[in-house]
Amino acid sequence: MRNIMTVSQTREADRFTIANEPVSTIDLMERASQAFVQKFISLFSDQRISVLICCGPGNNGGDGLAISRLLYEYGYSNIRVWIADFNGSRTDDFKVNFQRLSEIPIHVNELANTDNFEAIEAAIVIDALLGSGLNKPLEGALLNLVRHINASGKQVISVDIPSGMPADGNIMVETESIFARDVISFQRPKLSFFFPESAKSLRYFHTVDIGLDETYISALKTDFFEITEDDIRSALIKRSPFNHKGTFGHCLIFAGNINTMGAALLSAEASLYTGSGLTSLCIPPSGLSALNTRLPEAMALEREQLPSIRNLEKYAALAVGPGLGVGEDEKKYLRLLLNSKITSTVIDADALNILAQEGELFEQLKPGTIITPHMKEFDRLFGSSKNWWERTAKARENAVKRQIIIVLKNRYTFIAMPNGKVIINPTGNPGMASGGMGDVLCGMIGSLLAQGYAAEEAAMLACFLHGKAGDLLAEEGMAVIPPTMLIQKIPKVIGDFTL
Ligand SMILES: NC(=O)C1=CN([C@@H]2O[C@H](COP(=O)(O)OP(=O)(O)OC[C@H]3O[C@@H](n4cnc5c(N)ncnc54)[C@H](O)[C@@H]3O)[C@@H](O)[C@H]2O)[C@@H](O)CC1
Ligand SMILES: Nc1ncnc2c1ncn2[C@@H]1O[C@H](COP(=O)(O)OP(=O)(O)O)[C@@H](O)[C@H]1O
Ligand SMILES: [K+]
Repeated sequence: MRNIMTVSQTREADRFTIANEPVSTIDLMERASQAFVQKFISLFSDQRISVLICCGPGNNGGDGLAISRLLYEYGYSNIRVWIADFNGSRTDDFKVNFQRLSEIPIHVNELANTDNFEAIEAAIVIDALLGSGLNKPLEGALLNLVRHINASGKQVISVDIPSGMPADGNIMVETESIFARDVISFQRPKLSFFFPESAKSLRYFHTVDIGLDETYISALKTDFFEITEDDIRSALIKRSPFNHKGTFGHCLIFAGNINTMGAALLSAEASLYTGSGLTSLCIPPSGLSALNTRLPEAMALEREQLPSIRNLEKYAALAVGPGLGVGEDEKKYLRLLLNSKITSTVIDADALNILAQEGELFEQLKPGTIITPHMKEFDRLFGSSKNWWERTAKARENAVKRQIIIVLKNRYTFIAMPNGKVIINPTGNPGMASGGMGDVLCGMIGSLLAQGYAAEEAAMLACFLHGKAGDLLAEEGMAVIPPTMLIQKIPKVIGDFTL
């Protein structure tokens, strides 16, 4: 896991590195600027491109000045610098870099505190106005300059963070900032990049290593972690020669209704392709011929038979909800299943909507149960929130209080764990925004639970592999990814991490 630092933890890591490496602050700024420039060159290799670098008075602006000099040294000669210092408080390292820049022939314009900025001619703007030192919303001339840059329609590349954007996740709807196509961020992504409200501030982010002390950083106590490929490689268990279908568990899926049988089939197919030894699908009788035609590997269990089954615990895991409906029969059977001896459960879609209506059933969830709401389902369960920061706080609070795992789905899915940590899944892409994708995830989680993975691991693995399968298809040129196609990719993704 890669822990995500807050701004104050980043400052601690800076201080620790400066004192213990040791390295001077000006040399650290040079290193950060070098790392930025290397990434910039990989994005824009044509040295004839015109670049305007906008620098504030703090260390973010100091980076901007160093970047201007370094780009010039790398052969980018069409460079102009604007300095937006509207209150006169320049940091020491800014001043050193200002002096260094004066020794090379780059046009520097110190902007007046005005509303009338000249038109931006350059093709690219590097935004080094404000970084993680932001301590209040933008206002006055600086806000006007940010609006002027945004209105120019030029490609903006931000240094560390888009100027005006808060770093630690609590982004209000009304917050104004630079809109950057790319952000090149130092050492770690900012927590805010994972929150949906960041979409108005940036499109892509890249993280560059500036040599802060990693041993120190990884020991910092943080609330948010990002899943890495190494986590997946070490968590996934390789198959052994004498394994048999019994090794990989039996997953029972309770899903589907007359008009939503497809959801049940998608979950069952995802369970099969994720590797459960056996998959049974409990659907209404009208779905049986579809199941037998589409998925010969799966077994059917008729709804009406449920109450007569004595040994439900033969199912190693239960996945409930996709396309289920919220009628009285569904409620009755859901109650029966959640009160059964099956201990590993994932609850999705309509089963969550039933829980939102049946408070006492929700209160009784067994510890270790996984719920997988998207935003609307989450708000039905826990009430509306004014932004994603508040929603995430509720997810953490409830995961701890109820000792359950809450998979709050989005571009970056947040997995709130019973220990209060939030695990962020980085994989996935907009091609996956199509109906049925969540049904696939639910089937994958059920399958991994059936195979014996602990609930925390099953949630983490399923989210990562689900998104990764989508990413492989996107790399193959698929702009739109139908869920059935994603399912076909799951065995290959598992193979990539285990074979
Ligand atoms: N050792 C370090 O701390 C390093 C810092 N680096 C850079 O330094 C940046 C942080 O620098 P600073 O802490 O100097 O802060 P910034 O450069 O982000 O901001 C400068 C100053 O602007 C003022 N300010 C905050 N919000 C404002 C607003 N809305 N309107 C007007 N003024 C406002 C603050 O007083 C702040 O100190 C990072 O984002 C990164 O780019 C890098 O050079 C790497 C090393
Ligand atoms: N833009 C996106 N980027 C990454 N993942 C996405 C995106 N859109 C959707 N997904 C993923 O697809 C799934 C959609 O789930 P959900 O909304 O429950 O779908 P459905 O109800 O149609 O099955 C989630 O796992 C989500 O993370
Ligand atoms: K910036």
